[in-house]
Amino acid sequence: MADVLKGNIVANKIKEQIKKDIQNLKQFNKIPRLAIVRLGYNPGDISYEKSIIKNCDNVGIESKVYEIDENIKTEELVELIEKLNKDNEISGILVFRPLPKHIDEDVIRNVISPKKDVDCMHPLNLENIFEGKIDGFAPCTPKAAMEILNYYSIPLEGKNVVIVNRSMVVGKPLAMMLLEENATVTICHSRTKNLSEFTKNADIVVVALGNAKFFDESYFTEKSIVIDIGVSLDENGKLSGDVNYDRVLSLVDKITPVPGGVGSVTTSVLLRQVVLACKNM
Ligand SMILES: Nc1nc(=O)c2c([nH]1)NC[C@@H]1CN(c3ccc(C(=O)N[C@@H](CCC(=O)O)C(=O)O)cc3)C=[N+]21
Repeated sequence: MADVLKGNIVANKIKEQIKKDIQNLKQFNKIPRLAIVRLGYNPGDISYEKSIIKNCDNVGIESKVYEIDENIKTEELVELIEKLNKDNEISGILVFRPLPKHIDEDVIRNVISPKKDVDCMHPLNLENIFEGKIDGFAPCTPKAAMEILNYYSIPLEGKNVVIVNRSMVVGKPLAMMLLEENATVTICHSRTKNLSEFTKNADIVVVALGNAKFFDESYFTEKSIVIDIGVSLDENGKLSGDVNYDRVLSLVDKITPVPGGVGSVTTSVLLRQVVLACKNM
């Protein structure tokens, strides 16, 4: 039976520190505030949003959701973000991604103020991640995966890590963070041939496809450490990871569950970065 790497414990530890930091900020009359920009009703976005609102209330961060029609033009979204940039009441801005296809994400990335960029989408902040600098904002999801590996003392130096995701939100920044810890990193994606040969030969497999229960036991061995970043709905409308958890649990060495795994830590990492943004205002 695999060890289950629960995210809740890791998230709680981060939240305790956040509460202390928020108490300190009060002395300077500073309250952290997060603006969440959501276009449409993507299940991953909704799930994340619920978790963010609940946890913000819990630690003392104010949050406000800007629910926007998904047919909005790029220029109109730019206007909204510029307004939020100027608003001194707002410490951090989170724009859910991926954005609808007609929106030019490259324009949006460049508009968001680097000082309020709590999910690290601006090129200036991302560059720090690619340079191996760790003091500023990081993309919350890959940072959460790193927090879990660190909390459970999983060695990374010289280990073979296979990531199945090549996005700028997950795969690419995660690869940079793992390289910083001296792991050997392979990024796989939809065109990779013989995917299971890569995953079976890895010490650690990180998956983020958004394809419920895609990875069954044929992708792993009894030595596999599996980090499941996928969030989607299964055939019964239940929140599910990319891994067929029930079938894989008895085979692998360690695994993160969904829900209760990386997602819960992602939320805490985001809140920590909202507090950081507030401190730096
Ligand atoms: N710019 C951007 N950055 C993201 O990091 C990002 C995004 N856009 N768009 C959507 C996806 C999805 N995502 C989740 C994070 C946490 C939970 C989470 O906390 N889930 C809880 C369960 C909550 C529930 O029960 O619904 C858990 O896994 O335990 C879910 C989903 C971040 N994403």
